[in-house]
Amino acid sequence: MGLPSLNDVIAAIATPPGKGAVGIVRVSGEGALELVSRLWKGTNPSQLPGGRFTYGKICDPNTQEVLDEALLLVFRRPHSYTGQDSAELQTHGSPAVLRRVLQVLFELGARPAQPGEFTLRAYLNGKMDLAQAESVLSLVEAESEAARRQALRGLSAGLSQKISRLSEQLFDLLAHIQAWLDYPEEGVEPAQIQAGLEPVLQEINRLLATAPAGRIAQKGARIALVGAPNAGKSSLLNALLGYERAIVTPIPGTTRDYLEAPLEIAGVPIVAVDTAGVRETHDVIEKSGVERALQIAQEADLVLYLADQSQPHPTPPPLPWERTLKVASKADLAPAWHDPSYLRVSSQTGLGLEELRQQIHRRLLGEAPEGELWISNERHVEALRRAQTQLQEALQAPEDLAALSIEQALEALAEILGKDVSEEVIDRVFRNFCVGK
Ligand SMILES: Nc1nc2c(c(=O)[nH]1)N(C=O)[C@@H](CNc1ccc(C(=O)N[C@@H](CCC(=O)O)C(=O)O)cc1)CN2
Ligand SMILES: Nc1nc2c(ncn2[C@@H]2O[C@H](COP(=O)(O)OP(=O)(O)OP(=O)(O)O)[C@@H](O)[C@H]2O)c(=O)[nH]1
Ligand SMILES: [Mg+2]
Repeated sequence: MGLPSLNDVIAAIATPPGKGAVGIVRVSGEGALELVSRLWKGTNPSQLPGGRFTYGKICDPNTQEVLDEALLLVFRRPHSYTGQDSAELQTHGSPAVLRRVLQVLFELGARPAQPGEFTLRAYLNGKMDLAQAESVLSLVEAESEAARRQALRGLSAGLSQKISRLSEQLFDLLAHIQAWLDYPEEGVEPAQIQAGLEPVLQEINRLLATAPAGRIAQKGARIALVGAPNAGKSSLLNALLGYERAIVTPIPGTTRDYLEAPLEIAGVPIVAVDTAGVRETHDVIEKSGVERALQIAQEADLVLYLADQSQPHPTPPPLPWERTLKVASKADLAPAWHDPSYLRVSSQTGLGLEELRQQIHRRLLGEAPEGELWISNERHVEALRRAQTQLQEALQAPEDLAALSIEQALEALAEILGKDVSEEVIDRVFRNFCVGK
């Protein structure tokens, strides 16, 4: 398809569809201010310095009809979001006003902006790199505190700086190896290659290790509640939610199909899934409920395995134990067994619930300190994995091949920042944006 032309004037509504207190129409490109001046009654925007706003009226230049009273924001290149001359018309937030203003801008020669095209221009004009542009998208989509924090870290160029630093280290190393290949008598020792590669590889490994937590911070997590019938799974779901979502009875086998409920733990959006109690059964309905429960556990980010502490310990079902938190339920009753690897919880008294929330949070996001950089974008994970593989190969290879592998690792790192990437990559990134961003 090819990237859209960079210089023509584009326009789009930047505020969400529907009524609002204020609505914004964005315009950007060569001649944007002259174009806007033709529908503006007030201080001529072509004469306004950048970074200013002015109050006036928006008029249809054909009929002189007043469309709205508005504020006009003027940005002059390169001091704008896109790096180009840009303007914002801030109108009353009526869909009728916004549509009409946009239509007049199109009649005056602006063209509709494609999804993400303002941010695409910011990237192409060097206002941000590709990883930052992706963070803009993540930030717009962030619906939880964890997702917002995560996206903002990316926006503030943390990742970009780290990748640039790693690349510089590799470039230095490459220069040494090349010198050694050309003039073996004055070059590096192979041991020095290893010493140069290892810290870079370690840092890449560390970044990749943050990917599961990064993904969860961004997209949230699924937690399955699993255990024998009557273990107290539905009661625990209700206790975590703070309202009676699931049916609870003393009859084993109450929950037959699974049930999902959204909640938030320490800013992370979570879908908790209550499942049918797992036991041997010939009841066809219950049997498929049990199969589903085990399947849901396999697919969950975290499993809570509940065992009733007031009853003899049941035989645990097959579960992904490395992702499972063991919970001894009904801790308010006299215990029939003790096992320190279980967290004691009572849905009835609330005992252990806060500790459970903390452990869930820790298991999902790990112990990574606040402010630490996390990878969450699949494209970044994939590129880092390629760099990791290449550098591991470089560690094993003779010098000339090591140089080749390092070059390929460098290419993978450059892709994260969007240096020398194909239009296809750019297209894939910006396709997910909304119009007006
Ligand atoms: N009304 C409005 N609010 C908004 C945006 C916008 O475009 N319009 N933004 C858009 O997403 C975000 C803010 N991001 C922005 C980033 C850079 C520039 C900008 O004009 N930068 C210039 C000047 C900087 C300065 O004056 O210090 C520059 O980088 O040179 C504007 C907005 C969020 N809020
Ligand atoms: N004393 C006490 N009773 C509990 C507690 N949690 C659950 N119960 C009781 O245990 C019984 C079963 O609770 P449920 O939450 O329905 O158990 P479940 O694991 O969902 O059971 P199924 O849906 O049949 O698999 C009910 O009578 C609850 O009142 C608890 O913390 N303390
Ligand atoms: Mg139940």
